[in-house]
Amino acid sequence: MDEASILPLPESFLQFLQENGIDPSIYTASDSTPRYLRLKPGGEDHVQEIEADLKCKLEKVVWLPGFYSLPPHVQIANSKAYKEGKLYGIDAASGAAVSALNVSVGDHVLDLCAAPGAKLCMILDLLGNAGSVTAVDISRNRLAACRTLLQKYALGDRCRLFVADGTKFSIIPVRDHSSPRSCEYTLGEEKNIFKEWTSRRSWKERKKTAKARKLGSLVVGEESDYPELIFYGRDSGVVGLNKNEVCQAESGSGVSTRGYDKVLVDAECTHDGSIRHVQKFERWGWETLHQRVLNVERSDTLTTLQLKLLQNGFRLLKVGGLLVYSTCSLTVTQNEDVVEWFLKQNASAELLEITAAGDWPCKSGRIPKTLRFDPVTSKTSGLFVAKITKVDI
Ligand SMILES: C[S@@+](CC[C@H](N)C(=O)[O-])C[C@H]1O[C@@H](n2cnc3c(N)ncnc32)[C@H](O)[C@@H]1O
Repeated sequence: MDEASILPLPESFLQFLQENGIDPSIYTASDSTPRYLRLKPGGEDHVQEIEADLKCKLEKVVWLPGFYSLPPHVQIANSKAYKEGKLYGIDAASGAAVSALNVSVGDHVLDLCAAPGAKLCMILDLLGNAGSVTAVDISRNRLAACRTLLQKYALGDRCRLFVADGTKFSIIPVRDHSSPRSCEYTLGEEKNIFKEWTSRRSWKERKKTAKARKLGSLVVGEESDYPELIFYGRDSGVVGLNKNEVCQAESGSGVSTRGYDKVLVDAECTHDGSIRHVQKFERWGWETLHQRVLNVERSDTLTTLQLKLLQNGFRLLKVGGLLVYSTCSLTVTQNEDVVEWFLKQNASAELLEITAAGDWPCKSGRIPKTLRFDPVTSKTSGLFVAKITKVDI
């Protein structure tokens, strides 16, 4: 084994790995795990040009359409193709999780933990010219970065971004307003109607927004922690509607028909499966790793959060829809245990086989039908994936 590629992991982290049945050798693969990128549709015709730009060969990932691998040291951020929004960096395991969702043209998709947005970009790419994506994240800053990403890749037309707590989010998709009614409203209504979104706000509007945020009332409902819409695209179903129409909440049985077709719950986790994330602790200090990953109290809180996110994502799924639960942790507690608890509590939830996975370089999880990617087996970042449907009972 190449000594240079072994991270100097602290004893407490090694113990954490042992307790969670994670093979420490995955952290020796940092120099042999490639980077991955996805080309925007149409980009495959320009592979040679992009190779010249990146000064490296792109290897097609045969098991995942649109994906290419490249040596781990190549930085894509300085390339012309990246700056022009022709490609984006996304790990192949993340691509597999999105693939498992079977996004089709016209779907209404909910991405419940969306930022910083690599999976969101791929979902929007797959969505095509119909349907919508509602992306939620509790972190305003991270979701604002997501908005920048959507604008850079010109992918935001069918997307709306809400700063909200995914464990409580209740807004269902706008299904019935294919054409904006911008000409229909009466004068009194006009000021409550969403016009086309623009980042250029007048000074007066910005002042009003800042004041409202301070008072917790930019928001569409009465509670101060109510979802805040920070971006919506032209075809996201928002333009021409009023706040009540956009923010229709659903808590009853209506969700079974009016809920989302697809839901991604890429839950907050300890990120221990991501070598690049763990590598950052060399710079940040291993004490930070202790606080963020090894702290038992935080792990308990995290599993509760993961279960609540999964519960709420599932609640907003329509009958017959598909939900993917994923984390970039490789611990059983944050993955199989969460899925098992959830299945026990939800008679209408059924774990599904991920049929495409026949060709994927991954292992089965500890419960059948779930999948685990790791740097050694898959040459990707670590990721757990489970696919669930809602049946009518
Ligand atoms: C693993 S990251 C998601 C990565 C993202 N799906 C992507 O592909 O780029 C988890 C995200 O969950 C968000 N988060 C944490 N708690 C949340 C909550 N209660 N509701 C919604 N989002 C939450 C974090 O801010 C973080 O951005």
